[in-house]
Amino acid sequence: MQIGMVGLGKMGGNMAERLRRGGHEVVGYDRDPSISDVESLKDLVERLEAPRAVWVMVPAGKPTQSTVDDLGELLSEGDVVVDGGNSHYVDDQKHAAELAQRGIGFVDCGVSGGVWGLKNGYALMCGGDKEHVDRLMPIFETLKPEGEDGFVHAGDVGAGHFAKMVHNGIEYGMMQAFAEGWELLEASDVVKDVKGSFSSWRTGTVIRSWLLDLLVRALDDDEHLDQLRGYAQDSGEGRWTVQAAVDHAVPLPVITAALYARFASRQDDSPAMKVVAALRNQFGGHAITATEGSTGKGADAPGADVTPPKETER
Ligand SMILES: O=C(O)[C@H](O)[C@@H](O)[C@H](O)[C@H](O)COP(=O)(O)O
Repeated sequence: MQIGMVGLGKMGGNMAERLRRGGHEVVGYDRDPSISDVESLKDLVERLEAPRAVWVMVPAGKPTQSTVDDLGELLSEGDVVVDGGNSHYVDDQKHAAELAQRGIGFVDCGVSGGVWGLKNGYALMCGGDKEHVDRLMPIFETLKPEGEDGFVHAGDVGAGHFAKMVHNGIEYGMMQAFAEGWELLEASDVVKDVKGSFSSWRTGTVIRSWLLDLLVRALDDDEHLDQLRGYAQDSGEGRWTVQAAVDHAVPLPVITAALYARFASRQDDSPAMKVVAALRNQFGGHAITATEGSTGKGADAPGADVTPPKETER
């Protein structure tokens, strides 16, 4: 079928390519003229036959909002917009209501698979009216991985991105668990072949998974991850998962800790631990480490090593 794709970056560009390989006609628009098929969003809409389908694959937040606003002006009754970015589900409900006033349909679609999706297919989580989702099924069929799984019509508008949000919360927790296990193995002297251990776990174990495969791939390139800084950004979905958990009074200790670990990774020094150090010093006279000349090790811990202080030293 024919579809417009707005945003031809790492995700949108590869998705357009997978759709073309699957026999669909894709008209792509990107702000970068060197990769765009048309000069403007208006041109894209004019190139499509009604009833049109336009897939938006731009960053969540303002870029998605302004694209949906512009499409609202350009499209007509009976057309449908898909937001395939990592939008907050609350925004979906707003976008759907705005477009519905003009008779334009809206489907939110969480997309997982990253840069591997072109080859392996993209897992898709959709929200919206059955009528709109059914119309887009040929597109979803081509984008999704082969086999029975990899697609869900999760519910009404917002359900797709809600499902993707929770998927990403789980992703945070799983990544953090692998990270902590790796750090402990590296820090101890007991296991001599850390990379080999991770690699061996890929077969037969309870924790075999694609994330484990990817970690082994990263360790193959850089066994002790010396080339990387321990610094991790977050795009929003982990935060939204934790916020939704608070709204529903659902305890999410693992996912929350994984999110907070990313925040901590961005601090060169910890203001909170300065307070802890200051208070230990105030009530117990425990040594503190000055900013200048800091070794980064606990100055009053015995030998500044990694063992906890003995009872008598507390
Ligand atoms: O399923 C996926 O393909 C991923 O979850 C992907 O959608 C994710 O958004 C980014 O990889 C970064 O997310 P963070 O910046 O939040 O780690």
